[in-house]
Amino acid sequence: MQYENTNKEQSNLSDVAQDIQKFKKYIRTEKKGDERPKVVVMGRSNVGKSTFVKAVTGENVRVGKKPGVTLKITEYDMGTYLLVDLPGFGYMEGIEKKAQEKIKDQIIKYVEDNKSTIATSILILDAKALIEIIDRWDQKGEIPIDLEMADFLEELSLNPIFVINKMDKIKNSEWDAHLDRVSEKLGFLPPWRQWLDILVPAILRDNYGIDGIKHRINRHIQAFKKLKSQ
Ligand SMILES: Nc1nc2c(ncn2[C@@H]2O[C@H](COP(=O)(O)OP(=O)(O)OP(=O)(O)O)[C@@H](O)[C@H]2O)c(=O)[nH]1
Ligand SMILES: [Mg+2]
Repeated sequence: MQYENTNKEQSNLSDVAQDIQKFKKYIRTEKKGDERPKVVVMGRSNVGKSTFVKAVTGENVRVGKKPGVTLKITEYDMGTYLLVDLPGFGYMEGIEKKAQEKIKDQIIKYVEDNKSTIATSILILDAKALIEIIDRWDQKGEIPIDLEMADFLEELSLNPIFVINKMDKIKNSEWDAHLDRVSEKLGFLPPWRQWLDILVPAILRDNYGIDGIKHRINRHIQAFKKLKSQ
């Protein structure tokens, strides 16, 4: 029996190594000397990060139904800034749990390493799943990864903009109440409309909310440049 266990462990380990290798192979590091401000796009797998990047850049970014589509860090040249599409945190289809943890570590490392050039961060959240996940984790007495990410970005003073995506899953008549709940879960006292600078409801698939996010990004870029030139 001992033999079987060892064997299983070994095969698991090699799966993890392969997943990490796959991820490493794709990583594109920043060009040396490019000091332009960065805007990082973060969020759990499948929340719509690439949908957002695709809409903003007009590039043919791959989006997909399964979590774990984006496995590389890609920087898009937006002229005055670089928009960075990151892999998702948490569950990814076909990727071992240990490899998911490694990917999360790499994302955190990327953000920490680049923190002095990041003008703002976009944290995309799934409007409906967020509340369900938080309630489930609360019962277990644990902090869900979305809130962990929100805290991380705030602690590093990366001026997060929270995009509450997939609002098409919420009935129109319930938008305000739902956004108040999201706001409260994120630690912002409702009503959510007090926080319009940082909370943006969106249906990224239909381009709803994109202009508002772009506007906020530009404001952050201007403020960042002003700060750096002082
Ligand atoms: N219902 C709904 N679906 C959306 C919306 N935005 C994106 N999606 C869908 O969500 C799925 C995931 O989108 P992606 O943009 O690939 O998500 P991602 O966060 O980049 O995912 P990973 O790369 O796997 O981390 C796709 O099927 C999208 O079409 C939205 O506003 N509403
Ligand atoms: Mg993606």
